[in-house]
Formats: sequence, C-alpha cells, structure tokens
Amino acid sequence: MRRSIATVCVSGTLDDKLTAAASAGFDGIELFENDLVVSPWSPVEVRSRCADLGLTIDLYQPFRDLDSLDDGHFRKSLDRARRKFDVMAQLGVDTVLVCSSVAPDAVNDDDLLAAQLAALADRAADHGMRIAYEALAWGRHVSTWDRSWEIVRRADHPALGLCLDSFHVLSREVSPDPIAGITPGKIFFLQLADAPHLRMDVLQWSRHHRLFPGQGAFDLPGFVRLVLAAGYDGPLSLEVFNDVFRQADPTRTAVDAMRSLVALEDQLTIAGYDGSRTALRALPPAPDLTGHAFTEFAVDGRSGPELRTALRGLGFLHTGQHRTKPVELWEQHSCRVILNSAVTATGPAAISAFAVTSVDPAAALARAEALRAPAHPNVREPGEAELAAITAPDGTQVFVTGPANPWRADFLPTGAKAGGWTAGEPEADDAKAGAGLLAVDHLGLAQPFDHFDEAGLFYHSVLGLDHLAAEEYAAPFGLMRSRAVADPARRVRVALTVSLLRRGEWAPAVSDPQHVAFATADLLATAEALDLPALPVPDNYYDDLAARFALDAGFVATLRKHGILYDRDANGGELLHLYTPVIGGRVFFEIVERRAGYDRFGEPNAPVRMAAQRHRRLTGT
Ligand SMILES: O=C(O)c1ccc(O)c(O)c1
Ligand SMILES: [Mg+2]
Repeated sequence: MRRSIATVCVSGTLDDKLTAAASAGFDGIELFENDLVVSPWSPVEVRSRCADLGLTIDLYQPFRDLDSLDDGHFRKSLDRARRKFDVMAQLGVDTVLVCSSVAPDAVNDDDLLAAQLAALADRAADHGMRIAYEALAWGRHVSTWDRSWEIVRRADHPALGLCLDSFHVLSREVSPDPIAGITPGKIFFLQLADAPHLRMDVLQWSRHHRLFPGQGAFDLPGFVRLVLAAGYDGPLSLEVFNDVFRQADPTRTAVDAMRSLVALEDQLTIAGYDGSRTALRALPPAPDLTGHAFTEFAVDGRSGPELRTALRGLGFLHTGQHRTKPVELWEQHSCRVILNSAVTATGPAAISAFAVTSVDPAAALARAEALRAPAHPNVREPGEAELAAITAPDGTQVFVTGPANPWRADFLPTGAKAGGWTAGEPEADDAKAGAGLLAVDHLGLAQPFDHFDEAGLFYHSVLGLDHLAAEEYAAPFGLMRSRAVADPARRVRVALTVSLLRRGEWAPAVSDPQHVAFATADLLATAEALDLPALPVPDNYYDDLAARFALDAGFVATLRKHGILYDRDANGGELLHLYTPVIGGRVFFEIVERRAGYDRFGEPNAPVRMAAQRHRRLTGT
C-alpha cells in the first residue's frame, strides 16, 4: 500500500520535513496548514518541491469548527473553505480533513450537521475536491467514529467521506468492529497512530503521547484490518503528535516511522489478510534466535585492566586473542565477552556490540534491511569470518551469527583453558571451570532519551523480540522507565531503560550504566566461588525484604551475607541476583538465578542497586 506521513510527525521546517519523508521512502504526505503558513514557499513551489522529491500531497489539514448553530458563522466557514480550496488547487491536493467542531456553537443535531457538511461538500465538488470528516475524540458533540459515520451517511454526498484516525477510534470505549461494515468507498482517509495506555485527558494524550505503530499499546493491525475490510485502498498515513519526535532529527524519525509501517504491513500479511487487492508487502520472517553469542566492550587503557580483573573474578578465562586486532575473547561456558581496544570512538554505548545466534543469519539481515536497518560489513581482514552488523538506535552494533559461532575462528587460542580448547570449536570445554556462569541471561541497555521508543520498535521488528511488560520506578537520579524485549523461548533478552525526563543537570553523566547479566543455576554456590566483591547492599534492604515477602530469617541472612537481592512474582517465581560495582566508569555485571519461571528483571531492586553504586563511587565502600 502507499505510505504517507503527516508533516506534524517530524521536526523542522517544511523543507526539512519533506526531505526527511522522501529520504525514508514515503510516497506522500499530509500537509499540515501550519507547516505551509510558516514556509517561504508558495503553494505552487511546495507542489513542485514535493514532485521533485517523488512525494504526493495526499491530504490538507485541518479545517476546524466548520459547523455552527449561528447561520452567519457557518456562512463565514464556507467562505473560509473556499479560500482553502484555492490553496489546495495550487498545492495539487484534492482532499481536506475537516475535524469535528470543539466550539461552543457546534451543531448537535445530526440532520443539521449532515446538511452543513453536505453544503460544504457541494462547494468542494465544484472545485473537484473532497471532504474527509474526522471525529476528534474531544469533539464537542461528535467525538466517536460511529457518530461521524452516522452524519456522513445521512449527508449522503459523493464528495463527503470519513477520515478514520486510529487514535481517536481506539482511545474511546466505542467498539471499532462495525468499521468493517462501512459502505465501500466512504472511508476517504486513514490516519495511523499508536499510543501507550494512559489515564489522562484525551486531548493531552493525543497531542503529546502518540507513537508510531508498534511502539504503544493499541492493536493497530486489528484496526487496519477492519478498515481494509471496508474496502479502503488509500494510503496508510501516519499522524503522530509526540513531544520527543517533534524535536528529534527528522531524518531519523522518518526512518523510524517508515519502519513502523513496514512492520505493520507485514503483521497484516501474517494475520492472513488477503492483501492481493491492496498489495500488502511481507517481510522475511523474524529470525529464530538461539541465544546470545557474545557481548563486546570497547575498552581503553583505564577500563581494560578493570574489566579484565572483574572477568577473572567472575571465573572467566582469556581464551582467545584476535588474529589481527587488539581484541580479546573471554569465556565461561556459553558466556562470551570480547574486549576490544581497537574501537577508539566508542560513542554513547558502553557495550559497543553484541551478537545473537540464529540458524539463518542471512534471512535476519535481509529482514533488517527491509526494515530500513541495513547491515554493513564489519571491518575485517582477508580470511576472517563474515560478520555483518546492524546499528541499533543507540549506536550499538548488533551482529547475527550462526549457532556454531564461526567468528571464533578469528581468535587464536591462548591455551588458557583446561581441556585444550581449539579455535572454532563450537563449545569450549570449560563448563567445569569458573563460577558456574552458564550463558547470558539478558543485556541491560540504558537508552538515550530521544531514542527509547525507536529502540523498542527496532528490537521488536528487526529481531522479532516480543515486548514484555513495561515498568516505571523512582530511582536516585529521577524516574526511570524500563521495557524489556525477549524471544518466545527466552534465549535472548534485552532490558531497555530510560529516564522519564531528559537527564537533569545534577544527575551524573552516566546515571544508569549498561550491563550484562549472566545466568547461573545456583547463585549461592556461584557467590561462594566468585573472586570479586559483590556490590554491598544496605541492611535496610534486607529488613524490608523480610517484611515484604515474609521470608525465612536464615534465608535472608544468606542473601545478606552475599549481597544477593531477591524478587518474587505473583505466580511464586523467584529471582535471586547480585550485582558488581560499576567497572571502568560505564558498565557493571549482574548474575541471576531464575526459579520457577520468574520472567522479569528484578525491577524493584534497580533503585537499590543504583543507590549502592553511587554510594560505592563516592565512598569506595
Ligand atoms: O489535535 C488536533 O487538533 C488534531 C488535528 C487534526 C487531526 O487529524 C487530529 O487527529 C488531531
Ligand atoms: Mg487525525
């Protein structure tokens, strides 16, 4: 289907917006009147600029407060509309969005309202134009899609149809299901926006918190399916009012927007919708991920030694040395950490790269490319393993490799391992060594404020990871939001976090470092085997814990002794976990033992950890 984006979705001047939309591959735009009003270009110039960029103008909007109980006022509205038709003719756009009135004099009588809209539609038809009527969720009298349809139906005018906006429909109680029965041809335009579930004034919700499809909580595929069932074959057009996107780099936002539509179309094809008429495009399937392959840290002369000491203390061995680069491989069972001294500009990411395994890495990269996240070859020497990286929104490089980890052949064995590990061997014989760390349980990646929602959509669509429940909690340097993504078998988990507000000036530059969490089957035994101090946890925590969960005093004493934190879910699943202090200024490690299907991340303990890490940084204890 054709893909469009409203100019209100992205930041900048009209020029910036059009350039961004075109470079992301959109076919058309919804032109917001404000963007035209502030532009130095005449409507004819806007039209030719769009044509040069390969963009059509699919909708002009919004026309507000048309109808009126005051006849004089209504006639003024018609006059105002005539002027807009002239502008639209110069722009080369034939459809104008008329939203339901919010004015005190708005009409509440369906027949009168239908008559006024029909009068407008008559004039539009004279200009070869059409009216798309949209119920704003906060319209004075018309605030639901079914009422707007009733009025359009009554008006029964060929130049009058509906504009359906997923936000206005799904933010209200009224069921969207009967949309499938709307007369074919009467849905003139479809606007798409997702949003998180929020209990707040619907106008504020709409104007500040809309998101691109797949980033919020609405069932967009279900909604679009209803609209397609009603015969709609116009563009899928994004209309997202979002405070962050409004001030972010428009080129990036437009790519994020395009990714959301590509993924949405794919979901419609997966759901079995017969897309033949509307030419829905499917993606290569999401990769079947089999685990974390490695996590790479960019290190320098200061953080490198600190990380090596910590890894040794965690029971890792330096097993491999890269053939051509200053890059070390450290391993313990299926946990693999790479220390890379060759990456000089590390950017904002503490973890510079991570790799996941898949039986079909090539298909995973093809899917990423279709989702506008193209893989680029890693800098490599002749004879080295093929390893292409996708760049995540925070700059982290994401590799997808085969389950046999062919990249390991790039490392020469150091001989450090009991049992004689050889390069390229699928599974190192080191399970007996170490502290019982078995595999990566999850990565904790604090995200830049402007890219949190983008990151969620990236991991969900590109790697096919499902969103787990989001959490919010109060932490020492401000409110935090966390959202985890994981594959269905829980072999790959990534916990994304962000500050609820942009970082305060008082907060440390790295207010939430990144981390790798390793899994153990027995955290008490692992804690005994560690040769590095766990992060000290305050006594108050254990007193509170004992009270909250009515835990056995002996068990709490054991947790306290090792600095182990605890959480329990509603089904009796338990998490035991411990943290290291911050290492090298930007990262730390966690060790987790999940019991009885615990599927979360111990979020209630994150503020305890953050306070303890700060205390440790300031006092050294
Ligand atoms: O917030 C608004 O006023 C507004 C305007 C036009 C739209 O299409 C819409 O969905 C909302
Ligand atoms: Mg709208």
